[in-house]
Amino acid sequence: MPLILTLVFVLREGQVLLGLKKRGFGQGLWNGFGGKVNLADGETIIQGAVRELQEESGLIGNNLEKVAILNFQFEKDMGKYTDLEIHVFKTSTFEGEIIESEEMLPKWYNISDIPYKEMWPDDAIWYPVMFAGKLFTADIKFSDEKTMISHKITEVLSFE
Ligand SMILES: Nc1ncnc2c1[nH]c(=O)n2[C@H]1C[C@H](O)[C@@H](COP(=O)(O)OP(=O)(O)OP(=O)(O)O)O1
Repeated sequence: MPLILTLVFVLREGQVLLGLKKRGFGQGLWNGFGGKVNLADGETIIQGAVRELQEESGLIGNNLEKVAILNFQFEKDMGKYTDLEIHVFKTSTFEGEIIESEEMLPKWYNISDIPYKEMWPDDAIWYPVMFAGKLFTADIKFSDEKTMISHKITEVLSFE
């Protein structure tokens, strides 16, 4: 069974809110906001996405739209992170004040100026597909935490 994770992108007028991960898996990389879904407590994926966005950025996201499901496999044993299923959402409607959390330092970036060199290597492959408004699944393989060895993106019409 893969580990189920979420990733949320907050958008406004040509910009996206990213967070610098301060600890844990992906430390030192810019990313959207998200984390593990508490399935054992009955939390749904969308509830997990809204909760993680608020915990990590201070924002309450409304009308989250699913844009992608990313399937990751690592050849190296990464413990619980070896096999991942990441549900990706975007929203342009949100409330609240942006705060720095103990996990993330938020910052708005122009979509034309995303710091891909300081991000997971797969992000440069699929962010442009997301920003083009496509829905898609992706199958991505890493040999270890730094080295992507293959990727395949498949556009879909919906996730129903
Ligand atoms: N390769 C890649 N590209 C883009 N985004 C990600 C990856 N791998 C990833 O894991 N992610 C995303 C998916 C999640 O949003 C985070 C990782 O979540 P994590 O910080 O482990 O989950 P939390 O539940 O917040 O962690 P703790 O609070 O338990 O430390 O990165």
